[in-house]
Amino acid sequence: MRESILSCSQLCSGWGETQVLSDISFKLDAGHVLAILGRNGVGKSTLLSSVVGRTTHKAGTISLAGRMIEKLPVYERAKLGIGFVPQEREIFPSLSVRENLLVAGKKPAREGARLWTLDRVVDLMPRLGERINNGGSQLSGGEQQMLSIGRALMGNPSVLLLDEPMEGLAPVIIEGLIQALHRLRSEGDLAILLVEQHVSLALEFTNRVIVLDRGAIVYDNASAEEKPDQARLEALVGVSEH
Ligand SMILES: Nc1ncnc2c1ncn2[C@@H]1O[C@H](COP(=O)(O)OP(=O)(O)OP(=O)(O)O)[C@@H](O)[C@H]1O
Repeated sequence: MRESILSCSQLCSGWGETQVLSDISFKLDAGHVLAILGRNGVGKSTLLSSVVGRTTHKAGTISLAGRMIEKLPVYERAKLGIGFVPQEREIFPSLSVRENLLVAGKKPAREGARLWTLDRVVDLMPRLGERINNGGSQLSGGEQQMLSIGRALMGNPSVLLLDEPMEGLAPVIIEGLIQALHRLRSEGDLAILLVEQHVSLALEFTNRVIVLDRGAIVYDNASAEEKPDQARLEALVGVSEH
C-alpha cells in the first residue's frame, strides 16, 4: 500500500501551557485534498500551525513522507516539503510580486517533482502576471492571497496547507482561486490540507473531510470511502452559505 505523504496520529498540541487539540489522527495522500471544517475557534488554524511547527507539541506524532517531524523546527519542516498559506497571508509589502515569488524559491524535498517557476505560478494565476512589477502593498486582498499561494508553491512543497483561502474575497476572485485549486489538485502530485468554514465550498474540492469541535475530531470522512453527509456536516459546522 502507498504510504501517506502526511499523517497525524493522536496529536495533542496547543499554545504554551494551553492545550487546544486532542487526539487528532488522519492520513493524507499525494494528489488528495483533505478539508478541515468547523466553527470559529475550534482549533482549525491551530491544527495547520501544528503541522507547520508553530505550536507547542504535547503528544502524538506527525509524519511527513515517512519521517517524524513533530519535534522539528519550522524551517526544517518547510525544507522537508510543508508549504503554508496562513490566514494573514504573510507577503512582503515592500517587494514586488516578482521579488516576493523569487525569494520564496526552494529546492523540492522529493526527487522527480515538476518544479515551480515564476512562469508556472503566473500560468496558474494569470492575475499575478498582470501585477508582476507591482509592490505587495499595492495588491488587493485577493491578489495578496494569490501571491501567498504562489510563494508557498515556489517552495516546491509536497503538502500545501491553506487556511481559509477564500475568506473575505470578492466572488470573481473566489472563482479564479477555485479554478487554480482544481488545477493544482488535478496535477496530482501535491497533497492539500484546506481549512474551510463553508461546507459547500469544501465539497467542491473533496469528499475527504474532518470536522473539529473544541479541538477534537467529531466527524471523520478522511478516507472518503463514501460521500459525506452534507446536511449533517452543515449542522455540525453551522455555516452553509458563502
Ligand atoms: N497564536 C496563538 N496564540 C495563542 N492562542 C491561540 C493562537 N492561535 C489560536 N489560539 C487559540 O487557540 C484556540 C483555537 O483557535 P484557532 O484559531 O485554531 O481556531 P479556528 O477554528 O481556526 O478559528 P477561526 O475560524 O476563527 O480561525 C482559540 O482559543 C484561540 O484563542
